[in-house]
Amino acid sequence: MPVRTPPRRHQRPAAAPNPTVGTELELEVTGVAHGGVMVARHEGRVVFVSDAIPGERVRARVTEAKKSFWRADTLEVLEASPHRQPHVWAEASLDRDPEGRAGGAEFGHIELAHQRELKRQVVADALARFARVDAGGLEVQALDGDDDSSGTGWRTRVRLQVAADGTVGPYAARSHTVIPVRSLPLAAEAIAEIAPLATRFGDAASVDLVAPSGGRALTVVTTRDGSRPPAEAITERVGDREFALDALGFWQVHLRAAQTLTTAVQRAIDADAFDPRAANLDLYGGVGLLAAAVGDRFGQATRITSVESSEPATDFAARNLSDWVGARALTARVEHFVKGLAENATALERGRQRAATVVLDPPRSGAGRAVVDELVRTGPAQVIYVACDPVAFARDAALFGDAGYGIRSLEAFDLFPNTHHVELVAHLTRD
Ligand SMILES: C[S@@+](CC[C@H](N)C(=O)[O-])C[C@H]1O[C@@H](n2cnc3c(N)ncnc32)[C@H](O)[C@@H]1O
Repeated sequence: MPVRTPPRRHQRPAAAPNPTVGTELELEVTGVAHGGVMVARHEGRVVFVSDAIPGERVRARVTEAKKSFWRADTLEVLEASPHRQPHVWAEASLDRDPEGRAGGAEFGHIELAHQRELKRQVVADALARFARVDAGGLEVQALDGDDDSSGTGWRTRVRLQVAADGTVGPYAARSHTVIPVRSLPLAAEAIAEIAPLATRFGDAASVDLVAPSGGRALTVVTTRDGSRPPAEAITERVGDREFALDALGFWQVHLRAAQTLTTAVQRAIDADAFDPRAANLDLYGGVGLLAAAVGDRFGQATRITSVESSEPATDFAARNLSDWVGARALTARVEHFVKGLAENATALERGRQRAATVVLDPPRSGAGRAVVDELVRTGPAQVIYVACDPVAFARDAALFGDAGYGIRSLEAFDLFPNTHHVELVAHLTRD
């Protein structure tokens, strides 16, 4: 008797192709959503549309059809927004079929001032929805020197992908198709100069281009088996200060982001609530940029512990913070570091924890409940939260809110022009 092998638990039967995918719709675009897409409705269902602007009527092709929402790509603009502009990157424009549009500049068809207004709406909506906070008066600020209208020439890090035939380029939006391009308009000049856009790379998987402020731009090729040349140390300058780090280690991407965040964090800290002898923390510290911002404002004796999961980054942080007698750098995952921090502290340490200023700069996923719960148990005097994802921030702000910490000030910066990303710096204290 033939025996049918039951499918393994993780093997799902192949889904039948959804007949809705590929259909074309006319859509009225009514709003902006998190993630660089706009909102429309079709027969009551939400459709997330790329390459559109609120107020437009577009013809779009459905690319994904889930029960609760669909996704669609704009093919043609039937009624254009007054805020539409020619795309800053020809290879990402509507002139191309959606599958052939370069990804990474998903707001490039929108005037810069209006991009900032849409980012403001996303932040305000996330804070209202998740944290019941009214951020109506917020403004998304241009960085000093970014007040021209193009929003180009700012990226100091670019990763190009390599296709099977060796050609290089960015991926198309939401896909792993490599799109050959003739230019990289968002890249800093030093990167544009070395970008090997016409080169064919045999065995490579990706090509990283890095333009540090303290030296020449460099290219790092990663092969298909994941190997790359030994990490090269580079130097980044922020004001008079120098930071050493690995060429591919984390660093703020915009030419002037590190300076902007340094001054924003310094401005956000309430000096009256700051105690240099407290158990001050720089969580998700990287190579020590924000610990240095705190030390530069409050002096060399400031006690601050920078916690970071990457060992090479922590080694560099220890070097970069060696001016400050009170600074130390620890390699640890933040969720492990904060676990039991309050419970295991002596009475003296508890006092220092309660007097602490905590700088929190997590990756896009946010800090999350495990970290926030343990942190609020230590009862810090103030938290400076640096966020690169408004929804993750709003969720964490809600957790802080439940523990009695409210947002006292909030600044938003356009650290990523022509993309949907936005950076926030918030000051939270106990009510
Ligand atoms: C947004 S970056 C901020 C770095 C630094 N504050 C700066 O501005 O240069 C986040 C950092 O957190 C680190 N990281 C990610 N997950 C972590 C975790 N669970 N615990 C500790 N560090 C983590 C990353 O390696 C990265 O350096």
